[in-house]
Amino acid sequence: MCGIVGVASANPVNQLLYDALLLLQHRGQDAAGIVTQEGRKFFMHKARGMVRDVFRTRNMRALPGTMGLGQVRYPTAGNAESEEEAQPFYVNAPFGIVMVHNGNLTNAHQLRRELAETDHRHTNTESDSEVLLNVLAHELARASRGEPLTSQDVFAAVRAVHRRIKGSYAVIALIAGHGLLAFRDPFGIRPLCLGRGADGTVMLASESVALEGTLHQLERDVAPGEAVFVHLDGRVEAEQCAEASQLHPCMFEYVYLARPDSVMDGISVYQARLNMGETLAKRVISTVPPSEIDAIIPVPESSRPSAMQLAQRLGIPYREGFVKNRYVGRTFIMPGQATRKKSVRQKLNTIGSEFQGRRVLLVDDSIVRGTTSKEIVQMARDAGATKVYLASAAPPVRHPNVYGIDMPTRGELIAHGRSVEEIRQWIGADALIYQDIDAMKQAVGSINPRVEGFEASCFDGCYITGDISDEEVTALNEGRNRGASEGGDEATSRLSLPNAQHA
Ligand SMILES: O=P(O)(O)OC[C@H]1O[C@H](OP(=O)(O)OP(=O)(O)O)[C@H](O)[C@@H]1O
Ligand SMILES: NC(=O)CC[C@H](N)C(=O)O
Ligand SMILES: [Mg+2]
Repeated sequence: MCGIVGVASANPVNQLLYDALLLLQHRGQDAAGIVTQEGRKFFMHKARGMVRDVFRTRNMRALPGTMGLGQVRYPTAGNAESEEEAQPFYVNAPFGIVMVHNGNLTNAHQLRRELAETDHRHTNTESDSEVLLNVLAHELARASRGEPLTSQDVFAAVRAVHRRIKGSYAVIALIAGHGLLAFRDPFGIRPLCLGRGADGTVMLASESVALEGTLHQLERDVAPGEAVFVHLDGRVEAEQCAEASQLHPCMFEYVYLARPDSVMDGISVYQARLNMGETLAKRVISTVPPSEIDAIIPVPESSRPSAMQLAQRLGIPYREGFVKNRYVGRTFIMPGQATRKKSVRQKLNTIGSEFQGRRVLLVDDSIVRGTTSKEIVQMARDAGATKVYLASAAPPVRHPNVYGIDMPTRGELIAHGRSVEEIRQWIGADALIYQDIDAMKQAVGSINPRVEGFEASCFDGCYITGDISDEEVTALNEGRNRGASEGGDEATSRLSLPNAQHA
């Protein structure tokens, strides 16, 4: 995931873009960037780091104009440490285009070859987003055939892009002197919504919280496969550009990625998490008698709604036992296992009195690499808990995610190739309870029956855009590993897992 935003307004947009990116910061902490357009000229500032660190007053002053876009990056392709791969990306022909992307292309390797050999376009980074921009640029040039660009040309280009690229993508692009383009992949895997401000400003963003928090009204989600084009005068045109489309949003957005105050594809993230707590309660009852649990303690931050609902359902006190240092970011989206591991201790500290002599059920939203779980179970024991049970509001994460969430290799996943009992032993809990996959889909899907299904491949191994072979997963990771300077400690941490069956 990454967070993306685009705005078309009658007023300057630099501060608005900055504010929206701050509201999307939880979606990407590695790099941030903004481009604005004044006349036909683009102004760009991007760098590695969090929004507050990347943009100083002088950078903000250098972003004039009434249209623009921005991104916060959480790298899932290419090189996490490359400043060049921070977004937006720019190409000068045709017209001049800048683009931001949330998602991951699964055929970026093949496209990179096609771009070089057939389209004669050069890409200079390992980023799949740069590939996507060049495909879009090539198709825009083809659709406009050297004539003035019309919105029909833009939609024709998006249709061609849909035919060529595979994977997940929510995209916002500025075409110099023409307007703002946004489109979403034919399965709607990554989120994108549209809204308006009282002054007529049109805003597109990954999550509704970016709209609400900047006083814009959410109008609707961009449909899977749909393209939206905002002209320079603010007129909005939209067209379905995919040959076939179905709404299958990413389940992990509801589990962890999105903010609970966002509504995505008609599903309140908060309600989704409450519902997951409700169904998790049934699983807990069948494993540990509620009479043997003294307190239910969430693992801050994302698990709180599920833990609260679970506690209410079981009639067990909900207590806060871990305090989160709010100045440490989200650990799951940090690159590098050593950083993540160190950050869990820095981030969470126990309130001793909540554990002393108690049998506690810790609740997390998900267990991915197991970094958090192993640490917090030990911390609960160190604080005096007599029994430490652990429940996950999501099912075991057993398969790599290839759609923009950093769970790239099977070997990194604590649940891959292990039974629940083996995972329990590794984590060191007295009992381990996981959500059931079908129950979770039902619990979240029931909030909006128009959602046709979920992209839940990390749980069920079904890849909605077509099967992904092990070779493809390896190819997807190639560029990343080359760039990751922390690859060494990733490897060490994987080797230290007991009985890991590397696929
Ligand atoms: O099994 P792991 O590999 O440790 O990953 C799972 C953990 O990571 C996330 O927390 P994170 O600290 O990123 O963010 P949060 O504060 O939103 O919960 C998630 O909520 C789990 O706690
Ligand atoms: N998480 C994302 O959406 C990442 C976008 C893109 N694949 C990148 O790595 O920059
Ligand atoms: Mg967490």
